[in-house]
Amino acid sequence: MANSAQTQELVYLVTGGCGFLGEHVVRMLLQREPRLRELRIFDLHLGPWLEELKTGPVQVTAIQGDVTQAHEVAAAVAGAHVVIHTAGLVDVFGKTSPETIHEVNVQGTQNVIEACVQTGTRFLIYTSSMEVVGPNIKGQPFYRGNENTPYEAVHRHPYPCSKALAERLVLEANGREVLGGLPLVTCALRPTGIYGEGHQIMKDFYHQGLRLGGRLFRAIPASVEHGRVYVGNVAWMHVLVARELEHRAALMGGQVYFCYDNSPYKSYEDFNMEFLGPCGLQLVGTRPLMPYWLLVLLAALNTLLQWLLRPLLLYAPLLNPYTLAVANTTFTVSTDKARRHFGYEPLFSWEESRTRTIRWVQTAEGSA
Ligand SMILES: NC(=O)C1=CN([C@@H]2O[C@H](COP(=O)(O)OP(=O)(O)OC[C@H]3O[C@@H](n4cnc5c(N)ncnc54)[C@H](O)[C@@H]3O)[C@@H](O)[C@H]2O)C=CC1
Ligand SMILES: C[C@@H](CO)CCC[C@@H](C)[C@H]1CC[C@H]2[C@@H]3[C@H](O)CC4=CC(=O)CC[C@]4(C)[C@H]3CC[C@]12C
Repeated sequence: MANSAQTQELVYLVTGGCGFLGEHVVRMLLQREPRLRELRIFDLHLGPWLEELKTGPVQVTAIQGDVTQAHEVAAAVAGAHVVIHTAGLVDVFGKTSPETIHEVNVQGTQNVIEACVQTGTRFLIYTSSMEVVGPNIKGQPFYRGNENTPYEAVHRHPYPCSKALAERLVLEANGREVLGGLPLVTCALRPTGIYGEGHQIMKDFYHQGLRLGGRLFRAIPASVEHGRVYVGNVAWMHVLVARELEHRAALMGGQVYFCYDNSPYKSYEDFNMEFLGPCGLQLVGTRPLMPYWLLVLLAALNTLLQWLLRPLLLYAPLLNPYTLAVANTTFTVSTDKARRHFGYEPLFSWEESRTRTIRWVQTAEGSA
């Protein structure tokens, strides 16, 4: 890769490149990876915004494809130097079956690994998730932990289960011989809850607040800390890892890194108010307005309703036993592993991340 670096010969593939995170990774690569010759964007659904990228100096190749189809993945990977695998089914609301989640997140990742091995691609970066660790089914807190903090990572929900399995596959594949005889170098990034421009759930909360006359009602105690990270910094960490993986293969290969920045430690709802407050919403209550047992009951009721209504319609509200447990369990990271291993520093300060997100919510309001 050293020679090609000087002659701008690198070919990158971003799977899920049209998703919330994927779009930021794509744009970040075009801005911050001068050695790029071709950027391939592989996604089930291609966005119209890709067209505007095709006029720049880097060849942008949009590939409509499905990670569950091994031959489509292999065709996209062939000839790429680096694969950034962000594609996945992010469903914690019961919209898709557990089998489909497994197929996309686990089998899809296996297909990406096999494609690298078969075609000779040496560098694979996987977007994992903090959910791989927790919160676990026991609701045990993880307070400002790092990659070595002991924690019982036990899950039942299909999403964290699938991410954990896929992460393991990626890490175990480190060192496998790829076509041409060289070893595959892999690593996994575990973002905390991502926010920023394009974050659909933030938009949903905003519209819910508008419908409720500019108010949201506190359901989670302010003392519960939920880890969050700005999407631009998540994208930046992916770009840095991709850049450094070859030169620091012995150190970084087979490693996991929490993906974090300087966003403040707050509850999920208080954190959202950092953006929704300046957009005119108010969070009512200094303490939860409902007793926790009632929330648990409502969450269980939602699960029952989802099951009953399934033959007629898809009922997938934000509140269910899993989302309640995640929102109501302290899970925050405090680590410098990424800084020590590959010099990561957040590209966007908290103030800039906040300003950009507020601006986006305000413009999203206009387009809603
Ligand atoms: N949103 C969050 O807070 C967090 C997300 N992550 C991970 O980051 C990655 C990206 O997540 P988001 O951008 O939030 O989700 P997203 O749903 O916005 O993006 C996922 C992309 O993958 C594509 N995709 C889904 N199934 C596919 C398939 N079968 N073949 C090809 N492409 C397919 C989708 O079309 C979409 O463009 C995921 O792997 C997710 O697990 C990790 C931590 C936090
Ligand atoms: C109880 C409700 C009262 O207002 C709030 C419910 C909010 C939930 C929908 C979200 C709370 C925490 C979120 C998850 C978290 O940020 C970690 C995640 C990581 C991922 O890899 C995927 C998304 C998610 C599971 C995220 C999903 C939405 C929440 C559960």
